[in-house]
Amino acid sequence: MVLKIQNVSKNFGGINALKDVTFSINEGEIYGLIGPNGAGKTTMFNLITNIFEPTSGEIIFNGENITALKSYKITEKGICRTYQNIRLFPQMSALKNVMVGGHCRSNAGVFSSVFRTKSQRKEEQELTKKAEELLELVGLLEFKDTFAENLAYGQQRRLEIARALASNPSLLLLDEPAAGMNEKETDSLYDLIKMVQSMGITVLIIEHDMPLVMKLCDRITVLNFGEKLAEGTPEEIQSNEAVIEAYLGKEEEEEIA
Ligand SMILES: Nc1ncnc2c1ncn2[C@@H]1O[C@H](COP(=O)(O)OP(=O)(O)OP(=O)(O)O)[C@@H](O)[C@H]1O
Repeated sequence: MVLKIQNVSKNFGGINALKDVTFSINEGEIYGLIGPNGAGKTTMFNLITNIFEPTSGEIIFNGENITALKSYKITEKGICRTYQNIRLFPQMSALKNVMVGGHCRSNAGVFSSVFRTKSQRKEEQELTKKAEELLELVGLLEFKDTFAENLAYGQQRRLEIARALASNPSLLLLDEPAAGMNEKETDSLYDLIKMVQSMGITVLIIEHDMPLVMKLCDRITVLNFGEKLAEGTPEEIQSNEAVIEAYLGKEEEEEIA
Protein backbone atom coordinates (compact mmCIF):
# COMPACT_ATOMS: atom_id res chain seq x y z
CA MET A 1 0.00 0.00 0.00
CA VAL A 2 1.41 3.41 -1.02
CA LEU A 3 -0.98 5.85 0.62
CA LYS A 4 -3.43 5.40 3.46
CA ILE A 5 -5.93 8.10 4.35
CA GLN A 6 -7.09 7.17 7.84
CA ASN A 7 -10.22 8.76 9.37
CA VAL A 8 -9.27 12.19 8.03
CA SER A 9 -11.40 15.23 8.86
CA LYS A 10 -10.84 18.92 8.11
CA ASN A 11 -12.86 21.81 9.47
CA PHE A 12 -12.54 25.37 8.22
CA GLY A 13 -14.32 27.42 10.86
CA GLY A 14 -17.86 26.10 10.71
CA ILE A 15 -17.38 24.16 7.44
CA ASN A 16 -16.68 20.44 7.61
CA ALA A 17 -14.75 20.16 4.34
CA LEU A 18 -13.88 16.50 5.08
CA LYS A 19 -15.56 14.16 7.54
CA ASP A 20 -13.87 10.96 8.68
CA VAL A 21 -12.64 9.90 5.24
CA THR A 22 -10.70 6.62 4.90
CA PHE A 23 -9.30 5.02 1.76
CA SER A 24 -6.02 3.56 0.59
CA ILE A 25 -4.15 3.37 -2.68
CA ASN A 26 -2.09 0.42 -3.88
CA GLU A 27 1.24 0.72 -5.61
CA GLY A 28 0.92 1.31 -9.35
CA GLU A 29 -2.79 2.18 -9.29
CA ILE A 30 -4.49 5.06 -11.00
CA TYR A 31 -6.94 6.10 -8.30
CA GLY A 32 -9.75 8.58 -8.91
CA LEU A 33 -11.20 11.07 -6.44
CA ILE A 34 -14.51 12.39 -7.72
CA GLY A 35 -17.58 14.21 -6.44
CA PRO A 36 -19.62 17.38 -6.89
CA ASN A 37 -18.14 20.87 -6.52
CA GLY A 38 -17.21 21.59 -2.92
CA ALA A 39 -17.13 17.89 -1.97
CA GLY A 40 -13.64 18.24 -0.46
CA LYS A 41 -11.41 16.82 -3.22
CA THR A 42 -8.86 19.64 -3.42
CA THR A 43 -8.89 19.87 0.37
CA MET A 44 -7.77 16.22 0.41
CA PHE A 45 -4.83 17.10 -1.88
CA ASN A 46 -4.01 20.06 0.37
CA LEU A 47 -3.90 17.74 3.38
CA ILE A 48 -1.77 15.09 1.65
CA THR A 49 0.78 17.76 0.67
CA ASN A 50 0.34 19.55 4.02
CA ILE A 51 -0.77 22.93 2.74
CA PHE A 52 -3.08 22.38 5.74
CA GLU A 53 -2.97 19.83 8.55
CA PRO A 54 -6.05 17.67 9.12
CA THR A 55 -8.26 18.50 12.09
CA SER A 56 -8.06 14.80 12.91
CA GLY A 57 -6.89 11.58 11.29
CA GLU A 58 -3.66 10.38 9.77
CA ILE A 59 -1.98 10.23 6.39
CA ILE A 60 0.42 7.33 5.93
CA PHE A 61 2.80 7.19 2.97
CA ASN A 62 4.82 4.02 2.42
CA GLY A 63 4.21 3.03 6.04
CA GLU A 64 5.33 6.41 7.43
CA ASN A 65 3.05 8.90 9.14
CA ILE A 66 3.48 12.09 7.07
CA THR A 67 0.49 13.99 8.54
CA ALA A 68 2.57 16.74 10.12
CA LEU A 69 5.56 16.81 7.77
CA LYS A 70 6.43 20.08 6.06
CA SER A 71 5.40 20.31 2.38
CA TYR A 72 8.97 20.25 1.06
CA LYS A 73 9.69 17.11 3.10
CA ILE A 74 6.63 15.46 1.58
CA THR A 75 7.98 16.31 -1.90
CA GLU A 76 11.33 14.82 -0.89
CA LYS A 77 9.56 11.64 0.23
CA GLY A 78 8.14 11.29 -3.31
CA ILE A 79 4.72 12.96 -3.50
CA CYS A 80 4.25 15.67 -6.10
CA ARG A 81 1.17 17.44 -7.42
CA THR A 82 -0.30 19.70 -10.04
CA TYR A 83 -2.89 22.39 -9.30
CA GLN A 84 -6.42 23.04 -10.49
CA ASN A 85 -5.33 26.48 -11.71
CA ILE A 86 -2.18 26.26 -13.77
CA ARG A 87 0.81 27.49 -11.76
CA LEU A 88 3.62 27.79 -14.28
CA PHE A 89 6.10 30.66 -14.50
CA PRO A 90 4.55 32.35 -17.58
CA GLN A 91 7.66 34.21 -18.70
CA MET A 92 10.06 31.32 -18.32
CA SER A 93 10.80 28.78 -21.05
CA ALA A 94 9.17 25.36 -20.93
CA LEU A 95 12.61 23.88 -20.15
CA LYS A 96 13.24 26.22 -17.21
CA ASN A 97 9.78 25.52 -15.81
CA VAL A 98 10.58 21.81 -15.70
CA MET A 99 14.04 22.45 -14.24
CA VAL A 100 12.46 24.37 -11.36
CA GLY A 101 10.58 21.18 -10.49
CA GLY A 102 13.85 19.26 -10.35
CA HIS A 103 15.60 21.73 -8.08
CA CYS A 104 13.83 20.51 -4.95
CA ARG A 105 15.80 17.25 -5.34
CA SER A 106 19.07 19.02 -6.23
CA ASN A 107 21.98 18.78 -3.82
CA ALA A 108 23.40 22.23 -4.49
CA GLY A 109 23.92 24.02 -1.18
CA VAL A 110 24.18 27.75 -0.49
CA PHE A 111 27.96 27.82 -0.96
CA SER A 112 27.91 26.21 -4.38
CA SER A 113 24.92 28.32 -5.46
CA VAL A 114 26.87 31.50 -4.76
CA PHE A 115 30.19 30.40 -6.21
CA ARG A 116 28.94 28.12 -9.00
CA THR A 117 31.30 25.29 -8.32
CA LYS A 118 32.20 22.61 -10.82
CA SER A 119 29.82 20.18 -9.13
CA GLN A 120 26.98 22.69 -9.42
CA ARG A 121 27.62 23.12 -13.13
CA LYS A 122 27.53 19.34 -13.54
CA GLU A 123 24.30 19.15 -11.59
CA GLU A 124 22.80 21.90 -13.78
CA GLN A 125 23.73 19.89 -16.89
CA GLU A 126 22.07 16.82 -15.44
CA LEU A 127 18.92 18.78 -14.57
CA THR A 128 18.81 20.14 -18.14
CA LYS A 129 19.16 16.65 -19.61
CA LYS A 130 16.45 15.26 -17.32
CA ALA A 131 14.14 18.21 -18.12
CA GLU A 132 14.60 17.60 -21.85
CA GLU A 133 13.76 13.93 -21.41
CA LEU A 134 10.59 14.86 -19.55
CA LEU A 135 9.62 17.40 -22.21
CA GLU A 136 10.03 14.64 -24.77
CA LEU A 137 7.85 12.33 -22.67
CA VAL A 138 5.01 14.87 -22.61
CA GLY A 139 5.51 15.74 -26.29
CA LEU A 140 6.84 19.26 -25.78
CA LEU A 141 10.54 18.99 -26.57
CA GLU A 142 10.17 21.12 -29.70
CA PHE A 143 8.79 23.91 -27.47
CA LYS A 144 11.58 23.81 -24.90
CA ASP A 145 12.57 27.46 -25.50
CA THR A 146 8.99 28.75 -25.72
CA PHE A 147 7.68 30.85 -22.81
CA ALA A 148 5.04 28.90 -20.89
CA GLU A 149 2.49 31.68 -21.52
CA ASN A 150 2.79 31.16 -25.28
CA LEU A 151 1.88 27.48 -25.14
CA ALA A 152 -1.64 26.27 -25.86
CA TYR A 153 -3.74 25.46 -22.82
CA GLY A 154 -3.47 21.68 -23.18
CA GLN A 155 0.29 22.02 -23.62
CA GLN A 156 0.53 24.07 -20.41
CA ARG A 157 -1.24 21.31 -18.52
CA ARG A 158 1.20 18.74 -19.93
CA LEU A 159 4.07 21.00 -18.97
CA GLU A 160 2.78 21.08 -15.40
CA ILE A 161 2.87 17.28 -15.35
CA ALA A 162 6.45 17.29 -16.67
CA ARG A 163 7.41 19.74 -13.93
CA ALA A 164 5.81 17.56 -11.26
CA LEU A 165 7.64 14.50 -12.64
CA ALA A 166 10.97 16.36 -12.43
CA SER A 167 11.07 15.77 -8.68
CA ASN A 168 10.98 11.98 -9.26
CA PRO A 169 7.69 11.28 -7.45
CA SER A 170 6.51 7.79 -6.68
CA LEU A 171 3.01 9.23 -6.15
CA LEU A 172 1.67 11.89 -8.52
CA LEU A 173 -1.42 13.92 -7.57
CA LEU A 174 -3.27 15.47 -10.53
CA ASP A 175 -5.94 18.10 -9.78
CA GLU A 176 -8.36 18.28 -12.72
CA PRO A 177 -5.74 17.80 -15.44
CA ALA A 178 -8.37 17.64 -18.23
CA ALA A 179 -10.12 20.88 -17.24
CA GLY A 180 -10.52 23.10 -20.30
CA MET A 181 -9.12 20.48 -22.69
CA ASN A 182 -10.73 19.54 -25.98
CA GLU A 183 -11.36 15.91 -26.91
CA LYS A 184 -8.05 15.45 -28.72
CA GLU A 185 -6.08 16.95 -25.83
CA THR A 186 -7.97 14.74 -23.37
CA ASP A 187 -7.13 11.66 -25.45
CA SER A 188 -3.43 12.45 -25.37
CA LEU A 189 -3.68 13.22 -21.64
CA TYR A 190 -5.06 9.69 -21.18
CA ASP A 191 -2.06 8.26 -23.03
CA LEU A 192 0.32 10.37 -20.94
CA ILE A 193 -1.17 9.29 -17.59
CA LYS A 194 -1.08 5.64 -18.70
CA MET A 195 2.58 6.13 -19.61
CA VAL A 196 3.26 7.63 -16.17
CA GLN A 197 1.64 4.54 -14.64
CA SER A 198 3.81 2.26 -16.79
CA MET A 199 6.87 4.04 -15.35
CA GLY A 200 5.87 2.63 -11.95
CA ILE A 201 4.37 5.87 -10.62
CA THR A 202 1.13 5.67 -8.64
CA VAL A 203 -1.44 8.31 -9.63
CA LEU A 204 -4.22 9.97 -7.62
CA ILE A 205 -6.43 12.05 -9.88
CA ILE A 206 -9.26 14.53 -9.25
CA GLU A 207 -11.29 14.88 -12.41
CA HIS A 208 -14.77 15.94 -13.53
CA ASP A 209 -14.49 14.40 -17.01
CA MET A 210 -16.39 11.19 -16.26
CA PRO A 211 -15.65 9.28 -19.50
CA LEU A 212 -11.93 9.90 -18.85
CA VAL A 213 -12.18 8.89 -15.18
CA MET A 214 -14.07 5.70 -15.98
CA LYS A 215 -11.61 4.72 -18.72
CA LEU A 216 -8.48 5.62 -16.77
CA CYS A 217 -8.97 4.68 -13.13
CA ASP A 218 -8.43 1.30 -11.50
CA ARG A 219 -10.46 2.35 -8.46
CA ILE A 220 -12.39 5.42 -7.40
CA THR A 221 -13.55 7.11 -4.20
CA VAL A 222 -16.60 9.37 -4.43
CA LEU A 223 -16.84 12.27 -1.99
CA ASN A 224 -20.07 14.11 -1.28
CA PHE A 225 -20.32 17.00 1.21
CA GLY A 226 -16.97 15.96 2.68
CA GLU A 227 -17.98 12.35 3.26
CA LYS A 228 -17.02 9.18 1.43
CA LEU A 229 -20.10 8.13 -0.47
CA ALA A 230 -18.66 5.09 -2.23
CA GLU A 231 -15.48 3.32 -3.25
CA GLY A 232 -14.92 0.78 -5.99
CA THR A 233 -14.02 0.00 -9.57
CA PRO A 234 -15.44 2.23 -12.33
CA GLU A 235 -18.13 -0.41 -13.00
CA GLU A 236 -19.14 -0.51 -9.32
CA ILE A 237 -19.24 3.28 -9.09
CA GLN A 238 -21.33 3.67 -12.23
CA SER A 239 -23.94 1.26 -10.93
CA ASN A 240 -23.97 2.56 -7.33
CA GLU A 241 -27.43 4.02 -6.62
CA ALA A 242 -26.21 6.54 -4.04
CA VAL A 243 -23.57 7.85 -6.44
CA ILE A 244 -26.02 8.13 -9.32
CA GLU A 245 -28.44 9.98 -7.05
CA ALA A 246 -25.89 12.42 -5.65
CA TYR A 247 -23.50 12.95 -8.50
CA LEU A 248 -23.63 11.11 -11.78
CA GLY A 249 -27.35 11.67 -12.36
CA LYS A 250 -29.63 9.52 -14.44
CA GLU A 251 -28.79 11.25 -17.73
CA GLU A 252 -25.04 11.12 -17.24
CA GLU A 253 -25.30 7.48 -16.29
CA GLU A 254 -26.81 6.80 -19.71
CA GLU A 255 -24.05 8.79 -21.39
CA ILE A 256 -21.31 6.83 -19.64
CA ALA A 257 -22.84 3.40 -20.24
N1 LIG B 1 -8.87 27.46 2.79
C1 LIG B 1 -10.18 27.32 3.00
N2 LIG B 1 -10.83 28.08 3.89
C2 LIG B 1 -12.16 27.93 4.11
N3 LIG B 1 -12.92 27.03 3.48
C3 LIG B 1 -12.34 26.24 2.57
C4 LIG B 1 -10.93 26.33 2.28
N4 LIG B 1 -10.63 25.40 1.31
C5 LIG B 1 -11.78 24.78 1.03
N5 LIG B 1 -12.81 25.26 1.77
C6 LIG B 1 -14.20 24.81 1.75
O1 LIG B 1 -14.19 23.41 1.88
C7 LIG B 1 -15.19 22.81 1.04
C8 LIG B 1 -14.53 21.82 0.10
O2 LIG B 1 -13.78 22.54 -0.89
P1 LIG B 1 -12.83 21.84 -1.96
O3 LIG B 1 -12.16 22.91 -2.75
O4 LIG B 1 -11.96 20.85 -1.29
O5 LIG B 1 -13.89 21.07 -2.86
P2 LIG B 1 -13.68 20.33 -4.26
O6 LIG B 1 -14.34 19.03 -4.14
O7 LIG B 1 -12.23 20.34 -4.63
O8 LIG B 1 -14.50 21.25 -5.25
P3 LIG B 1 -14.26 21.62 -6.81
O9 LIG B 1 -14.66 20.41 -7.59
O10 LIG B 1 -15.19 22.76 -7.03
O11 LIG B 1 -12.84 21.99 -6.97
C9 LIG B 1 -15.90 23.95 0.35
O12 LIG B 1 -17.06 24.26 1.09
C10 LIG B 1 -14.90 25.08 0.41
O13 LIG B 1 -15.54 26.33 0.40
